[in-house]
This record gives sequence, C-alpha cells and structure tokens, in this order.
Amino acid sequence: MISTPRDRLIVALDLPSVSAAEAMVWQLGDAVSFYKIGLELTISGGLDLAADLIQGGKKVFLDLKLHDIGQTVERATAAAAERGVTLLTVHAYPQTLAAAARGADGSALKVLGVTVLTSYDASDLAAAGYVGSVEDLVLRRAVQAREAGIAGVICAPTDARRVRGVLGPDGLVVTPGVRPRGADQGDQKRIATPGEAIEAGADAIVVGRPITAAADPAAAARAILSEIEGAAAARA
Ligand SMILES: O=c1ccn([C@@H]2O[C@H](COP(=O)(O)O)[C@@H](O)[C@H]2O)c(=O)[nH]1
Repeated sequence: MISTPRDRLIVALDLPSVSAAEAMVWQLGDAVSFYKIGLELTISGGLDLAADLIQGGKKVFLDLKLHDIGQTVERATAAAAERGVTLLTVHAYPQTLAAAARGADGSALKVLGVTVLTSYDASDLAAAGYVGSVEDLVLRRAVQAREAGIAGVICAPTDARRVRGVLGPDGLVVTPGVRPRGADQGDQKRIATPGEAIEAGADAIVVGRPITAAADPAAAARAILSEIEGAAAARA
C-alpha cells in the first residue's frame, strides 16, 4: 500500500461537492498521491471522482465505515473491490470484520477495521454504554481485526504503538486524529502530530482540515510530508 513516501499522507476530501474536491486535488497536484473519500463526498458523487482519481494514478481510500448484517457488508465490500480502491473501512465488530474479509477475498482491496473513533474519549464510550477503557477496547478490536484476517485497523495516533504490538510488522496501522503542532483540534479528541504518529508505528496518517482549510493547502501538505519523512527516517 505504501509504494512511495508520499503514500504515507492520505488527504481526507471532506468537501461538499465533487467540483470542490476536484479543485482541491488540482491545488495539491503532485504533492499528494493518496485521497480519502468519506461519507459526505460519497453521497455527493464521490464514487465517480474515485474512478477518475484512480484513472489519474492516485490511490483512493473509501472511508464508508460499513456496519450492517453480514451479507450486506460482504457484498458492499466486494463491490468496493471491483472499483479498484486501495482501502475500505468497516467498523471493527467481529461479524462485520468476518463479512468484509469474505468480500475482499481474492482481491487487492485492503480492509481496515475502525477500532474506536478518534472523536471519542472515555466519557463518550461510557455514554454509549461501554464499560472499560478506550485503550482496552482499541486493543480488543485490533486483536479481532487480526483474527478476522483483514489488512489492518484505523486507530488514534495515541494508540498506534500498542496496536502495532498487536498487529505485528505486516498489519496496516492508519491514524486519523492528526494535527500539526498548533493546529485547531476541532472535534478530534485523541490526537498527535504527524511525526508522533509515524514514530509510534503508523504506516500512514489521514489529514483533512489542517490541509483542506489551510490558506495554502499544497504548502501545508508539503510541510506534513517533510515531518513524516523525518519521523520515518528516525524510525528506520
Ligand atoms: O476514528 C476516525 C475514523 C475516521 N476519521 C476520518 O478522518 C478524517 C479526519 O479529518 P480531520 O479534518 O483531519 O479531522 C475525517 O474524514 C474523519 O471522517 C476520523 O477522524 N477518526
């Protein structure tokens, strides 16, 4: 999945329309090789944009966070695989992970299980009825993702080191909740800088608003890439 250092930065195209997303991709140019299309853009025509991006040599992460009965998840995953996207997310519940593994079987699609959303902290989990810590639930879901045979997980950068310990060197660890030092945290609760995420063992980081809302998105992306490269070199 990571064929060049640039692939370690996945830019979240959380924008209201395909035309706004196309304008952002144009502005970012060669600086960015990997894009994430999430719920907002998918509903607004993002699947056609995904096809165009792939045709243009970019990689696409379809962040649909699937969670449904087994047959639905299996067939939706198989349909995503046919579109040539590189990554797809499902929520990391055992039944869902198993269904996604079946749907991706035999294809190049890599499925990632979302452990605990980076916008959740202990009080959010308690409000949702969970007993136990965020850290324990993240690790439990990482173990279940490994047992289901999917490619890896989405976790907070603050969880990346422990999750890497569970998945080993071959599992994919992808972290949203990344903020360059001094950047607005927004609704993210479990965050770290790009360098900290990579040092902790993330294969790739997802960054949206710190790039897409910047005055100069390409300069923001290049600064993050250079931080990533420094941290990856230090880790090697
Ligand atoms: O736990 C998760 C899972 C997915 N996301 C997605 O990542 C981006 C983050 O965007 P920022 O603007 O950098 O906060 C966004 O598309 C989320 O849907 C996540 O943040 N946390």
